Amino acid sequence: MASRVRFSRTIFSPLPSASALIPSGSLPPASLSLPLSNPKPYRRLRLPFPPSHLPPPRSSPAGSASPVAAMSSSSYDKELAAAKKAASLAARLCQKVQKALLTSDVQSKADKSPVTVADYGSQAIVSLVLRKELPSESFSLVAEEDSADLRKDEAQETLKRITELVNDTISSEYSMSVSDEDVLIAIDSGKSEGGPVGQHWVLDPIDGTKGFLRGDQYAIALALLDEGKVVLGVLGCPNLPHTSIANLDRHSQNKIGCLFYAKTGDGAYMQSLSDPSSNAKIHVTATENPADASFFESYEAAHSLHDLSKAIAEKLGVQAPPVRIDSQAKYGALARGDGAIYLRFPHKGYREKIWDHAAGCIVVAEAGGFATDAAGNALDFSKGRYLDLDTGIIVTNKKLMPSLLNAVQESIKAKNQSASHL
Ligand SMILES: Nc1ncnc2c1ncn2[C@@H]1O[C@H](COP(=O)(O)O)[C@@H](OP(=O)(O)O)[C@H]1O
Ligand SMILES: [Mg+2]
Repeated sequence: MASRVRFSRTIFSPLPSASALIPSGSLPPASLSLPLSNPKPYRRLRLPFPPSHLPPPRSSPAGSASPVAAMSSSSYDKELAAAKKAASLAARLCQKVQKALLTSDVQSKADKSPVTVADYGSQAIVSLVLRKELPSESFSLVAEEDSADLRKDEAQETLKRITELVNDTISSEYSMSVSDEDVLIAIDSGKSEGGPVGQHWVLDPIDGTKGFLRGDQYAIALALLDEGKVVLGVLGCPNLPHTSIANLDRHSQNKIGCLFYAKTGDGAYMQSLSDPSSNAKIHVTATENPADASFFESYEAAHSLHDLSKAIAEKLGVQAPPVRIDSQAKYGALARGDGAIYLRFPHKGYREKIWDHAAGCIVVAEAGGFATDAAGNALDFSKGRYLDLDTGIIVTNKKLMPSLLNAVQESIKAKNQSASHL
């Protein structure tokens, strides 16, 4: 029996259930919009977004050694500060929407995954805040959403609602206001292809959209690539309890809302989303014995082969049932030692995107863990928007990795053999 980690129904303020959602494509009645705070006398913001192309990324001098390896510990300080601010504000927007989750917030993308006002709003906020905080940098953003659906006539009410939400959220930090067009341009700044040269921000504005709609876990995941390597990452996890989810019953009244962050060579940290002064260094568990380990996997069976994870856990000698939660909150929870292993085996043919793992990977790595594919290769974020992987992703501490890798490879072999006998 899997242990399903579901927090919001008990410790979240009243939330309409996902089953109350009306069919996609419906538009929000204006009267259902979230209430906005009193507008300030805004200065109109003119953003330096080129609508149809991005400035060329900075590249390193030809022949120079890896810029990442050569960085001092103060490198990326201002980028990390900007990323934390961007993810925190985006999390605030998402929290507002999740609390007031309206049927009309659901749209449908061509791939049928639910996309919400919050996905678009979160992406717009991160893009706007990064540009505002790092104005002199060239800007490249690889992000999940684009504005194509929002530009359609039938989406204009939704777009207005997103713009209102964005303005309402950023007004706590900035005296500026953005227009619908600014929002569309900010969203579309995420069309970069990434790659091995220069710096690229990598964003999943709401990772775990299905969890978000269910009222469960989701994350705002933002990372920075420099010359193909992840150099910093931030994970906003608005519904994750401050203390371990391994002891959920004891802590069910606990506060929620965590911001994980890490920068290369500096360790990993967690702070409360609502109290930035509360930060603490985090570490993966030191568990060496699989019998003491527990493992995370996707809540959605469509995202990961639960049968294969079960076989691997049995082979390894893991006793505990799987902990199923949505999003990169799994990486955050593993980085602070709530569990020791994360197993992800998508169905055949699925291509993992870099924004689903970049921030989580550096948070875990800086906390002393390690993410590889099923063949034991480190994940390569330098190949564009996708990760080219062998079979799946496994994450654990360095002591457990060799035996985990062994159990993974034997279990995959056994699965393939039994499939070939059918
Ligand atoms: N068939 C599939 N197999 C594996 N991952 C999938 C998938 N369909 C969607 N996903 C990815 O799984 C992510 C959620 O991960 P998890 O299962 O850990 O919660 C989704 O992120 P989004 O919710 O941002 O679209 C999406 O990128
Ligand atoms: Mg995602």
